[in-house]
Amino acid sequence: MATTATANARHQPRHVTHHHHLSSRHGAGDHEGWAEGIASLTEEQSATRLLQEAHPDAAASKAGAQGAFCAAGAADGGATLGALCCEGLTPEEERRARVEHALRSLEVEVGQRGELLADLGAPDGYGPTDLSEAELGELLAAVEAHMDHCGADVAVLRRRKLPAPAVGAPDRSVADVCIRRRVVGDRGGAGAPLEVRVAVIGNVDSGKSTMVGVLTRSVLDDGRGFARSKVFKHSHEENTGRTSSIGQHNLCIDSRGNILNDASLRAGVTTAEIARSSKVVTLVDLAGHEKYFRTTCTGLTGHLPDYACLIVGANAGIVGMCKEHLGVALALKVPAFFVVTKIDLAPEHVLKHTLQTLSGILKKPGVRKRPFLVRSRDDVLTCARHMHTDSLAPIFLTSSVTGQGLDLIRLFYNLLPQRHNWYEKTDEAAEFIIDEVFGVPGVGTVVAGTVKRGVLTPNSTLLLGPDVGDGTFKPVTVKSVHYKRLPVGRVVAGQTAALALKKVKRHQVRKGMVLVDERVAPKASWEFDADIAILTHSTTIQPRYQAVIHCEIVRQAARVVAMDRERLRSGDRACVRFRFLQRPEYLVPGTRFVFREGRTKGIGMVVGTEMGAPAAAPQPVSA
Ligand SMILES: Nc1nc2c(ncn2[C@@H]2O[C@H](COP(=O)(O)OP(=O)(O)OP(=O)(O)O)[C@@H](O)[C@H]2O)c(=O)[nH]1
Repeated sequence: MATTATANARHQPRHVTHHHHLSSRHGAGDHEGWAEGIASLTEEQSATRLLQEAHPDAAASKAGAQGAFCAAGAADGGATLGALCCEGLTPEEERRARVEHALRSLEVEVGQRGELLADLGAPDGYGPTDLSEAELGELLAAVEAHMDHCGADVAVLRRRKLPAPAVGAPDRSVADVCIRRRVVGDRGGAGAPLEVRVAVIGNVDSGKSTMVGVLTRSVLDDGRGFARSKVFKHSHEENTGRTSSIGQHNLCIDSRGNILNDASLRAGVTTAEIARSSKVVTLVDLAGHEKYFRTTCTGLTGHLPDYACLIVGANAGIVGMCKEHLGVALALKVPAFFVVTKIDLAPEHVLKHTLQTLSGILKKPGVRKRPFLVRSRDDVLTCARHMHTDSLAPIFLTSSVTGQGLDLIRLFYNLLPQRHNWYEKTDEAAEFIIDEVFGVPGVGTVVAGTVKRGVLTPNSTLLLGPDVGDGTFKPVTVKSVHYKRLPVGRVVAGQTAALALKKVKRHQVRKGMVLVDERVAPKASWEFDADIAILTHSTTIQPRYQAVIHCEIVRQAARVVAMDRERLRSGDRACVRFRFLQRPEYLVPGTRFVFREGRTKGIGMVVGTEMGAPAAAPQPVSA
């Protein structure tokens, strides 16, 4: 113990003295009870109750929550444009002012985000309220004309009536619309499609690759692996029927919400379809088998998904790695939705049991999600609007063989907004995280990854590092930029890209390196301090404990060299200092990560690095 104490003293994390628990300041307190919630499945609840609960009162809370969404939207618009003051105006002047304000707000927001789900005519929405059907028609026409002028299309998702404000007064008409920017000629301009990334997770054989194949190839499955054979990357995957790598597949959607994927095309899309899309949903197909859990973790952390889609086989239920995958998504705060598939195979009582179990898990204290069975287009709209809040858990019922439920899933993908306000990051110094490296004959070294901040253009000069050998960052110039295999003039925060680099050898680059703006003055760190929580484990954790850290694209073993308590057990939280075993890495404080070692799993958040410290070889902790 004495030696541990000495080691602790030597490597005392900076904030250990005043930080004895994982503080909610870092949001880690949210995970309280998580392990317990996922581990015990005793809560009994009938599927019928789930349906009833999800629906009737969902209507009430739906309305409330929608109000909140619209209020936020309107507030955004208001904040951008300034509040609308109608004092002293005649009713007609006020109506015109409100229409004008709505048009400007929509223009700004669609310009920033690329698309917007909006309520027209609702109290917390856009435009004047208390509209008759004819007045709503006029408002819609004005919005369509204005947005058309701005280069965007308006799809009316539904028209509905709000109850009259007073007895005898007429009903008020409201429309839900999706406004999306059209493609513009120059793909590198503001018209580059917006991208939403969805990590597809779930147990082995639950039907993940099949669902991805069915959606992106626009085919139905035969129940014997037809659809998945279209998305496998390696021949051994074809032979075993198991996904082992991370496959990315594109669902291309135009400005009016039409899906452009075509069964006659091998990959479902070619660059021509991508060039015609206003929005691309990237489905990241991850392996379900336990053996590939680290690849799955990399997919969930390194590919910066907006959402996770957890696929559950209706017959098999919540088995195997399903809870583990959900746990990682929850830990990383990636909002999840659920697809219970193969419903063609499941007898009613089995399906009910699967739904009961799933809803039981979702309602556990550590998970705290509201299960919501999606049965109609209206439900899809409600869910798409509230996914970013990360409290609603939509559940879809599908069959990749009969096609049941796929229309709702397609509509959901069409409406699913980006989770992050990426446009707020385009002015920041550029950062690109590399998840794949290729040597392309005639082109040279090409790195693929995600733009985390800023804008990248051909001829930008950035720092590449940490170097494989000495952990330093070296300037490199970007030769060309591709977005989904299309050459483009620029890529912005939130998009994936492939960059050809000038005068860089293939062996000088590895996954986990970054390209950053030199103004950031990046430094690699051997050690970092983190707030961590243990989710599941069989042993206690103490100094010298080793685990593999998955932090965005970084994946490396690290050892605990100091902690603010002597040992950690399941559910405990602590502040620790990790030291990488092989090389220093570039980590940004505030980033969430997962770590695992055998069956032990934990989550954490980087709170500090030793930026600036020389990259020296790691010193073993004295035993
Ligand atoms: N009857 C029926 N069979 C399905 C359905 N979805 C998938 N299958 C079949 O289930 C089997 C497993 O599907 P996969 O898509 O390979 O499962 P997976 O989850 O991707 O598995 P891993 O990639 O190994 O993690 C295949 O034979 C599919 O044809 C469905 O909705 N109905």
